[in-house]
Amino acid sequence: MAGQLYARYVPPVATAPVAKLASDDLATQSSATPTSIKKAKDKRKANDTKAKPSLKDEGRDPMQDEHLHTKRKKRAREAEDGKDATRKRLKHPVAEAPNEQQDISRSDKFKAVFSKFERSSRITEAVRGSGRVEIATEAHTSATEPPVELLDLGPIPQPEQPPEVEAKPTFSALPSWLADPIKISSSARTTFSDLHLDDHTVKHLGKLGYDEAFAVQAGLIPLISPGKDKHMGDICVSAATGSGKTLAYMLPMVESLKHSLVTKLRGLVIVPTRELVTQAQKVAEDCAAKTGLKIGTAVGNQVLHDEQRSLVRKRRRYDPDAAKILNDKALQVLKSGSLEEDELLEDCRDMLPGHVPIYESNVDILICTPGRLVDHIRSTRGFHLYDLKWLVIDEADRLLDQSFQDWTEVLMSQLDAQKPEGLLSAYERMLATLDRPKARKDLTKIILSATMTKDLAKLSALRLSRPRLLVVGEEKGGKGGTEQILTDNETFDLPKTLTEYALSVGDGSKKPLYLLHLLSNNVFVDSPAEDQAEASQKKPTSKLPKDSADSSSDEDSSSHEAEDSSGSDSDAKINQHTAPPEDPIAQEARSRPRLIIFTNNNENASRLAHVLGALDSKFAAMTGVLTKSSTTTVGKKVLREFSNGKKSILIASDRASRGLDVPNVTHIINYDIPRSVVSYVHRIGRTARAERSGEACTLFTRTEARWFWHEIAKGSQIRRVDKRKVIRISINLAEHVSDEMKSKYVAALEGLREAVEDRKDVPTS
Ligand SMILES: Nc1ncnc2c1ncn2[C@@H]1O[C@H](COP(=O)(O)OP(=O)(O)OP(=O)(O)O)[C@@H](O)[C@H]1O
Repeated sequence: MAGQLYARYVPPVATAPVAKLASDDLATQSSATPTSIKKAKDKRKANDTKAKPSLKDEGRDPMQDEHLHTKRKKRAREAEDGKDATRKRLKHPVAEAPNEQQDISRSDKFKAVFSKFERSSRITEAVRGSGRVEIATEAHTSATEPPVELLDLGPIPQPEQPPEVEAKPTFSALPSWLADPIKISSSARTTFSDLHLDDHTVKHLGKLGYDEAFAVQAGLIPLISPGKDKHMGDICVSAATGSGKTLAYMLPMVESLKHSLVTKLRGLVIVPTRELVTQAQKVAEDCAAKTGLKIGTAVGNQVLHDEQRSLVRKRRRYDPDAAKILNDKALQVLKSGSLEEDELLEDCRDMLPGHVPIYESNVDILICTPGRLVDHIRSTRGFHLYDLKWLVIDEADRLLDQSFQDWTEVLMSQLDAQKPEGLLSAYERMLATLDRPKARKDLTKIILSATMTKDLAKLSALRLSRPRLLVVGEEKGGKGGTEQILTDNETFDLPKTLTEYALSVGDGSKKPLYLLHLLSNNVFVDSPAEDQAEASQKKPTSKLPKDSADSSSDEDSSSHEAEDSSGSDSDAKINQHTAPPEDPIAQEARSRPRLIIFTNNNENASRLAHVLGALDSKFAAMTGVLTKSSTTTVGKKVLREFSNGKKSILIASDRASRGLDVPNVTHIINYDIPRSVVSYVHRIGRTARAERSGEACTLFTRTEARWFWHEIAKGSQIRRVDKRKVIRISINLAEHVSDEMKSKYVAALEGLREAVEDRKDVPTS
C-alpha cells in the first residue's frame, strides 16, 4: 500500500527515493496487461522453484524449511494484494482521489522540508569552508542537487557574526576641565624673563643655576601670575617626576607675596612627608632670598608648643572696651570651673589692665604635612587661614588617599569660615558694610602630582573653583605633534632621559646574587670602593649590560597593590645650586654612581643590607638603610651621607619613593617589584631628574613576570618617549657566580636566619 508509506514519519532523505520508486511502480503498473501479469506470476513461480534448495542437497531439518517456505509464500501473497489494490485504484480513480491528493501534498511537504535541510546544509558547508555565507535561491535548491546525507542531531549551523566594531565614545565621562586639559610639550622651554618675572628675580635664578624654565614652569607660571594668560580659578598639574614642579609653583607664589608689608599666613604648601617639607622649604628659601618673606615649617617631630610659638606671636593692644568683655568672659569661666575655655584664661593671665592679646602670624609661607596642619588648626591660638592667598597640595594623589584626621574636611571648613570682625582690616570692614554679594575669596589652589588622579570623588574634597588641568607630556608621534595621547584613564609620563631594564631572577631564591652581579659588573663597573679614598682616584662609569640585553618580554602571573605611607625627618635635599663649594674629594664622591635599591618593606631592606654586606664587605661600607622604622636622627644621617656621596647605595622602602630629590642618583634598582604602577613611576623617578640621564632596573621573578610586562612594560597607564621599550637583560648565574661566592651566599643566609631566630638586631646601616 503506497499510502501507508507516507502515513508515518520517515526522514525526508530516506523518503524521497522511496516516493520516487513508488510513483515509478505506479507508472509501470498502469501500463500492465493481464497477460503480462500472468507472465510475471509464472516467472516468479519459476524463480521460487529455482530458489528452493533440495533437502537432500542441504541436509537440513525439513520442518524448518517448511516453515521458511510458508513465510516466503505469505510475503508473495502480500505483495500480490498490494498490486491488486493498485489495480483497483486505477479502475476507480475518483473513489481513491482524496487519499492520493493527501499523499501528493505530503510528498510536497516533505520535499519542502527536504529542500530546507539541503539549504541549511549548504550554508553550514559554506560557513565551515570559506567562512562566507551564501544564501542560495529557491530555484538553486531544486532537485538538481544530490541528496544530502543527514547526520545526527547537532548544533544548528549559524551564520558567522560580523566583526564587532570597537566603539569609541564620542563623549567623556570626565568633566570638561579634566577631559580637555591645557597641554604643553615636555620639550617646551622658555627664558624666565619671557615669563614676565622681574630682572632681579631672573638674575637670582641664574645664580641658582636655573637658566631657562622647564616645560612645567613655562606652562604654569603664566597661568597663576598676573597677566593676560592668568586663569581666574584653581589649577591641577600633571607632570613627570623631576620635571621641576616645586619651582613652578614656588616662584609665582613668592613673587606675588614679596611686596606684602605685614607678615600674614598667605601661602600654605602641604606635602606628604617630612623629607618633602624640608625639600620644599629649601626651594622656597632660595626663591624668597632677600625678599623679607618668612618661610615656616610644621612637621610632627618638633615639640608642638615650640612650633606654635614659631608660627604665631602674641602681642598686646590697648583696648579697654574689648578688655572688659574679655575679662568678664574669663571670670565666668573661672566661676564655672570649666577647663574648656582654658585658653581664655591664658589670654588674660599676662595682660596689662585695659589690654587685650592679639595674635599675628610669624610666617608668610607655611610648608607642612597634613597631620601637623590639623594639629595647628585645632590647637594653636591665633593660627588661622583667613588671609590665605595660595594653597598648594603637592603629591596630591597620595595625600588624597590619606584620610587620617579628616584633614581635607578640617582644612576646607577653615578656608570657608568667615573672618571674625575683630580681624577685619579697615578695607574689609568697609566692604562688609556694603550690601553686596560676597566676593569670591582671593585664593588660588594648585594641586600637583606626577601621577595626578582624575578621580572626581577625591578631587571634589578640595572644593576646587573653576579648575583647569595642565598636563605636561610627550607629543603624539614624537616632536612636532601638538596633540597628546590623553584618555579618561590616568596615564603617566616617564622622564625622557630614563632608560629602563628588567632582569628575570627565576624563582627569586638567588635574588641577592643577581643584585651582587649587577652592582659589581654593571653599576660600579670599576671595582667598588675598597675604601672611599682609593675609589676617589678612579673615574667611575656605569651602564647596565646592554650587550646581554634584548627587549623581548616574558610572561607569567602575579600582582600586588598599594604603597606604604611614610613620615620622618631628614634634610633630604642637597640642592646642587646652593651647595657650598666642595673640596675635590667630596666633588669626586658626588660624581660616583649613586643608586637607590627599593624593597617592599622594612624587613626586606634590613635583611638585604645584611646579606649584601656578608657577601662583599666592600658594599657594607657603602650602604645606608632608610625605612619607616629608622629613627629621625638615623634617617637624617643616612640621607645626608647619601646626598653628599659618603654612601653610594641607599636601600630603602617606599618611604623614599615620593618626591625625594637627591641630585645625581644614577641608578634605581627595584629589588622587590613595586606594588602598583604609581609606585613604579615614583620609585624610578628618583633618577633621571632635571633632564639628567638615569637608569632603572626591575628584578622580577617568574610569578611576577606577567604582571610586570603587562602593567609596567607594556601597560597603557605609562607613556614613554618614542614608545621606548623596557630592555630585558639576563644574567647566567651558573656562568658568573663562583663556587666560593655560592658558599658565601649560603653562609650569609644562615647568618641571617640565626640573627632573625635569635631576635638579634639585623644591622640596618
Ligand atoms: N629650570 C630649571 N633648571 C634647572 N634645574 C631645575 C629647574 N627647575 C627645577 N630644576 C631642578 O630639577 C630637580 C627636580 O625638581 P623638583 O624636585 O621640583 O621635581 P618634581 O617635578 O617636583 O619631581 P617629583 O614629582 O619627583 O617630586 C631639582 O633638583 C631642581 O633643582
